[in-house]
Amino acid sequence: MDDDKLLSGDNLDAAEGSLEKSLRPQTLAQYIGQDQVKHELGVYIEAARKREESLDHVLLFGPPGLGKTTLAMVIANEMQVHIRTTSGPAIEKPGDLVALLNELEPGDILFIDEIHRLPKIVEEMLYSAMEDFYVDIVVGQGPTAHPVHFPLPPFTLIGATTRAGMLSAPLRDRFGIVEHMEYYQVSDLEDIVKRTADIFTTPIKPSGAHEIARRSRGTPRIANRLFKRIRDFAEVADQAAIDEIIVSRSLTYLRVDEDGLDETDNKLLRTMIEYYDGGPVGLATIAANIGEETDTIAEVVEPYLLQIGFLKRTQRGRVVTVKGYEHLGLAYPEHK
Ligand SMILES: Nc1ncnc2c1ncn2[C@@H]1O[C@H](COP(=O)(O)OP(=O)(O)OP(=O)(O)O)[C@@H](O)[C@H]1O
Ligand SMILES: [Mg+2]
Repeated sequence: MDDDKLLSGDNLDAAEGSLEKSLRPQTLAQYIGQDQVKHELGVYIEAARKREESLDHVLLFGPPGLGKTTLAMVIANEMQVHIRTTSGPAIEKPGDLVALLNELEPGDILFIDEIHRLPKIVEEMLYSAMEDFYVDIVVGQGPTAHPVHFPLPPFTLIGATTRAGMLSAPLRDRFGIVEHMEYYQVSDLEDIVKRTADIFTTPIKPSGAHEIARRSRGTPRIANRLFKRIRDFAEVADQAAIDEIIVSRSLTYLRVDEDGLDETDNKLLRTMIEYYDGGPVGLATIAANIGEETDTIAEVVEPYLLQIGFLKRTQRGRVVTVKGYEHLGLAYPEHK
């Protein structure tokens, strides 16, 4: 009976969960890539610690899966303070924010993911909290209602967002430290894959790590996800170590192409070419045509295609480039 229990899905999931946690680097030194961001943060953290002050508020910009949440936790660890994590849509009303702020000790970090999705009324309350460490709240109802000045301990707000343009100027201006996260270089992703393989105690050849890295859309989360699936394929095939060949074979099953693009990426390019002569065409039109949310296209799909030069942004909309046509094995139209 006990053996059965040990092997039940729940327990396996729990074991996976703790491995998952150990995938997150704990210190800046363990955090791979993003050298510019790491260097700057290292300086600000050291300075704040020397002065025994809280770190200035930090805003992290960048596409999903690049390690913003991980970095926020690393910062907390390096500052040796507690971190409370939440997200914009989870804070529905001012009272929710006050409850979170109320639990902070001096120097603590409040991490708000998807900060561009905070309700306006909550965002406005954050202004005084960030700038002067107080909030004004209204206590009581009707004729007995009165404002109460509620002082806060000095704290650090870390905000993360995938949409630079969606943040209001007053909020953006209150962050002393603004960091842009870039897609990772292949060499950095190779190191991330090797580290992950190490944690999972799975042998991997350099050629295997390179091939996963090259086809992960510059994104650690994707690299880790692909690694886990490929590890399954290798295990079933009784393959001792993950190499380039098993990676290629697995990625064919997973419908990840030679350049690391998935079905949505390719569908987008193909639709733009077949129905709109390669553009220019607007985001919303593309989204409607391929049955995706406009937000997903803007935050996940398009940024990488722009980065690798398959798409170009123009005044009148998005355009597929020569490289984009070539990727699909199509000739670039002469009239363009
Ligand atoms: N620099 C890094 N070194 C090693 N592993 C990393 C690094 N950055 C991210 N990872 C791994 O990638 C995964 C995704 O990271 P994380 O959840 O921090 O991304 P995110 O930017 O917060 O994404 P989202 O915007 O979707 O919330 C995690 O499993 C983490 O372990
Ligand atoms: Mg995150």
